[in-house]
Amino acid sequence: MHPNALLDLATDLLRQVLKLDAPADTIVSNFFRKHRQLGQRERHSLAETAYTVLRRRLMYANLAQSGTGALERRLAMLAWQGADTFLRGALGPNEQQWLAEVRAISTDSLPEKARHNLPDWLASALKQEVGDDFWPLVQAMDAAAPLDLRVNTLKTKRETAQATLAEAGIDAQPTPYCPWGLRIQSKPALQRLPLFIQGEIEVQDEGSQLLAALLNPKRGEMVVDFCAGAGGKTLALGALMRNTGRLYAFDVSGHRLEGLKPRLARSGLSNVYPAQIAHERDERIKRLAGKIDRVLVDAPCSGLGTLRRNPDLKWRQSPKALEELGVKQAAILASAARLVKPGGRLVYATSSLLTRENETIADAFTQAHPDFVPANAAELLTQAHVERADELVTGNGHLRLWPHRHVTDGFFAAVWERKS
Ligand SMILES: C[S@@+](CC[C@H](N)C(=O)[O-])C[C@H]1O[C@@H](n2cnc3c(N)ncnc32)[C@H](O)[C@@H]1O
Repeated sequence: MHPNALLDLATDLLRQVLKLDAPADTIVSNFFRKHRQLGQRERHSLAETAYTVLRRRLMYANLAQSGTGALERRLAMLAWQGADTFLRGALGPNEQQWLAEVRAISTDSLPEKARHNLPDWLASALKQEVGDDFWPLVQAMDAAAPLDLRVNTLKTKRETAQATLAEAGIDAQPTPYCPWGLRIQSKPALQRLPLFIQGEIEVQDEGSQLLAALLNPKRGEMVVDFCAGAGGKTLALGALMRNTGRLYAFDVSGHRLEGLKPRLARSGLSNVYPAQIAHERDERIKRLAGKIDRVLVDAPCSGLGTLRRNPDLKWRQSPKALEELGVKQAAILASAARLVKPGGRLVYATSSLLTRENETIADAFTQAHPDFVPANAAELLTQAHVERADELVTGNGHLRLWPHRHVTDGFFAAVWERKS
């Protein structure tokens, strides 16, 4: 495709993505469905350019104040993720000169907002969360995430999967904490590898894998993944159960649960029972009350821990949305807790970085439920063979993962054991 035609498409894609009225990944995949002629490399340039603008929106908006023509075209030029020579092929002499001038501006001279690229409310909340670590956190969230894999230990061993990947020319290293994870620094296409097709590996951030380790379900147990979605954690739990017992995957979204089906088929698991529930107080929940050994609540949340992958979330979330989420999180946790049998384990998790979605919800639950005793996540993770678990856990015994400290998405988890 001619460079200018591709830059026009990037401009068009940015116009759609920057409306912020739908998740960026949905907009990007709909866009590619409409433009089937695009090759792999062109798609990569367009998607990465859009994501780069979302990551550094305020910086590029500041730089793009000069120049002429459509704003989105200027943003696309500034954020272009493709060969520079290719981009230059799309630009007239004035645009070339403008681009050279703005590229020469030192970003250190820009206002703070244009350097951290966060809305005000989120910048102040994160400063409160991490203090001096604010800028390292900003930097870590600005970088693309590595590609983490979970090895399906029901089918293979980590070393075997690593060796098979090496044979395919893919360098994968063991994840630092999780005993079944592999990390790849590049972005190879995995979908056509026999290893993937046969369900021996799944793409999953190490942080998510650690949540399954924290629940650590055993053979023959009754387990509930209360907010299972497309089942990323369900699959990890089913493998830990060695395909025995019963694992219920609940979610209010039938559409999300549909996404679990092909993954389940690949995984070789037959102990998983997906079920759509109407809400957290569904009849089905009542019938199982007090019968479940381990319950995971991977609650709906702001997702602000996943900004490396979903940079649009920082522009699409708001303090008002967080307020509504808080009410929902507390209600789901209280309802899911009723499932846990005496002696059983409950985990509440989010992929949020904010206390109000994490400790605040967990502490209120502890206060209101004296029969649930908070447990120390470091001890439980160590029992699950997680390396250096104390690096992952706060003084209050909660799991707290940070992109700048642990090179995972941001995650929180609190654990309780129900009194016998
Ligand atoms: C963080 S996502 C889950 C991700 C999933 N566990 C995974 O590992 O891929 C939260 C999920 O909670 C679901 N949800 C929202 N409200 C719910 C409710 N009242 N009861 C159960 N699930 C709910 C959403 O549909 C969404 O799939």
